[in-house]
Amino acid sequence: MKKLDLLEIREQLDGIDREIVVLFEKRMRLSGEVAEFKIETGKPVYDKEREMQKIDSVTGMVDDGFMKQAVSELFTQMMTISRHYQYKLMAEHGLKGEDTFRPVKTIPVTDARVVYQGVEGAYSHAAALQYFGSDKRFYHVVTFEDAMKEVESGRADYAVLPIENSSAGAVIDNYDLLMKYSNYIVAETFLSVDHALLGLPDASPEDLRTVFSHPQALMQCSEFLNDNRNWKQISVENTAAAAKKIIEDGDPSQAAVASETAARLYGLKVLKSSINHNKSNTTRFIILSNKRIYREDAQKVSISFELPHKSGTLYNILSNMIYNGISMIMIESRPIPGRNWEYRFFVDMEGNLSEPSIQNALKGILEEGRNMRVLGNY
Ligand SMILES: O=C(O)C(=O)C[C@]1(C(=O)O)C=C[C@@H](O)C=C1
Repeated sequence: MKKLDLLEIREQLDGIDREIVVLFEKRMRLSGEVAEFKIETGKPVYDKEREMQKIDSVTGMVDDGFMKQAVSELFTQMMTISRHYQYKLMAEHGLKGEDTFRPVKTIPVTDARVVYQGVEGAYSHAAALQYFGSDKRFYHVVTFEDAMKEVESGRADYAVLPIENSSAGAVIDNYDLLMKYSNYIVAETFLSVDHALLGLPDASPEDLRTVFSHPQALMQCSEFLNDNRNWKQISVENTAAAAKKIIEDGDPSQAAVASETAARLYGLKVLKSSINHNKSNTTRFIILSNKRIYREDAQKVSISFELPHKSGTLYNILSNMIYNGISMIMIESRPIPGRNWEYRFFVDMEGNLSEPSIQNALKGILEEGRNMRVLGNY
């Protein structure tokens, strides 16, 4: 192709693009008029039926398979942008997506009753002490679910639950519990976790046959433990329970993976310090309350939603964040019980519930996804 031809074609493209922009602007103005109608009548922004008809009709105008796909993508994008514009107009009219959370200056902790899972000396206990300080009323329960029940019923003001570890990833059971109970995340605290190998005062590493701990702790120390293949690894409900078991059983062939605090608490010997392979091993704990409150200066919004098992649905939902300039910091998916191959997504994004961009994004996700819940702003 000659240089001159290229310039000519580009000139023609420029002319077409100018026309597209003019038409696009006209289309967006009409979309704004639809928004006014929807504000007056209370109709939702997202009209799935209408969008499907639109895609059918515009793809019907072209013959080629590639062009059908291209036209479908183009109009899906245009209608997505059109919806975001409508959400923006609605927010300006004061129709907010999520306004049932109450902002507070600080999370009230005076006389707080705080529940954690496990026993004294467990990492959850350490996280609770780290966040609340030692002068609060702490108590412990056997399972994470028990802790959720204590908060939902109001017997405890707050629960402290691990949600993510920097080397082993999400604590998935607790994501499922967030769905099952009406508790909200009001804060988080990061605990640096350093595991030790603990045995009876007269134990020595050569005699060890069995190691007990929480499955996450065993995973976090897998490089060290797998170098000692003759040790049987057994999971128990938490690291401090493992330490307690060693002292109660009195068997020098048994060891626990737990904190050095647990060693002091239960009178065990540290056979080896810091056996976790990731030396900056950190666990993120969430603080839960049954009140829908958030700190005025909160910076992270956690939500969950479900999507139909269809191509492009996650892409479209996430566009609610992209078009509102919101940065997503975490995404996890969990199977929906009883609905094979359908998933619930957990997303953390930067922002505060009082910001219009967050309100727009939430309104879009609420309308376009299924069962959206705001889990907290902290
Ligand atoms: O027809 C509507 O109800 C509109 O709001 C317009 C429009 C579009 O841009 O075409 C936008 C959002 C709806 O989901 C469907 C279509």
